[in-house]
Amino acid sequence: MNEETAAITIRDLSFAYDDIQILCNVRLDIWRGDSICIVGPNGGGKTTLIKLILGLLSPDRGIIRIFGRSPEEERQRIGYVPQYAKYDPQFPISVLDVVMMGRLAGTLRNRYSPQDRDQAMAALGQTGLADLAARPFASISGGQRQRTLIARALASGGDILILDEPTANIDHESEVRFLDLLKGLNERMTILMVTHEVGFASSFFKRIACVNRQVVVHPTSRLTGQLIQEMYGGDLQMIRHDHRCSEEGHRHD
Ligand SMILES: Nc1ncnc2c1ncn2[C@@H]1O[C@H](COP(=O)(O)OP(=O)(O)OP(=O)(O)O)[C@@H](O)[C@H]1O
Repeated sequence: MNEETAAITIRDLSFAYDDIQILCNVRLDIWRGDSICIVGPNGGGKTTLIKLILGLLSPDRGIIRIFGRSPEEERQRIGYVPQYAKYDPQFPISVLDVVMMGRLAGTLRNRYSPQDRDQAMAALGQTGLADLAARPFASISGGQRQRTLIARALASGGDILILDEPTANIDHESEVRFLDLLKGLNERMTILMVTHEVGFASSFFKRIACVNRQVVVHPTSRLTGQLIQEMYGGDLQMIRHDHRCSEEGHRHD
C-alpha cells in the first residue's frame, strides 16, 4: 500500500497505561474507501486504538500516519462518533445544535457562520433527519440520536468516519437503516467501526480487525456463512471470539 491509497498506517505501535501494556507491536493498514469492523474482548484495547488514531493519546513506541501525516495534523479529516452510552441524551439542546458541534471551526470562533449551519443541515439531510432539526435532542428516539451523532461527525467534513459501538441500544429496524446509511457513506469515506455484534461484520464490512493487545485483520469474506457458524455457532459472545483471537486461531493478511 502506498501513500496515495493509504488512509491510516500503523507500524510497531505499543501503548501502556501506567505500567499496564494495552497494545503491543500493532501493525495495521487501512486503505482509502476501506470499511473495517473492530472487534475484541472487553478491555482488549479497541477504544485505546481509536484514541491513538485520533491523536488523543500518543504511542509509547511506533508510528501512526493519517493520509501520510501525524494524527494531530490530520485530525480534522476524521469524523468521530463516540460510544452512545457516554453521551448524555438529557442535555437540553436541539438536534441541530448537536450537529453544529461537529463544525469545530465554529466552536473555536465561538460563533457559527451561515456556512456552518448549511453544512450541519446538509449532514442532517444525509442522515434523513432534516425534519427533526429543531426538536430537542432529548425527545427523539435512540436510533435517531445515533443518526444525529453521525450527522455531527459528517458535518466536520472528514474523509474518515470512526464509530465506537454505535449500534448498542438501537432496534433491528434502526440497525438496518443504519447499515444502509453506512453503505452510502462508504462510497466517499473510509469507515472504521467498533462493535460487539459480530454478525454486523459479515453484512457490510470488507474486513474485520480483532484487537486483543495485538491486532489481526481478516477479510470478512472468510467469516461469512459456514465459517462464522463454525467459529461462533449461535453464540456471538466475545468470549468465544477472544478464544479465536489466540495466535493459533488467526492468520495475518
Ligand atoms: N485512562 C485510563 N487509565 C488507565 N487504564 C485505562 C484507561 N482507559 C482504559 N484503561 C484500561 O485499558 C484497557 C483497554 O481499555 P479499552 O477501553 O481500550 O478497551 P476496549 O477494547 O475498548 O473495551 P470495551 O469492549 O469494554 O469497550 C482496559 O483494561 C481499561 O481498563
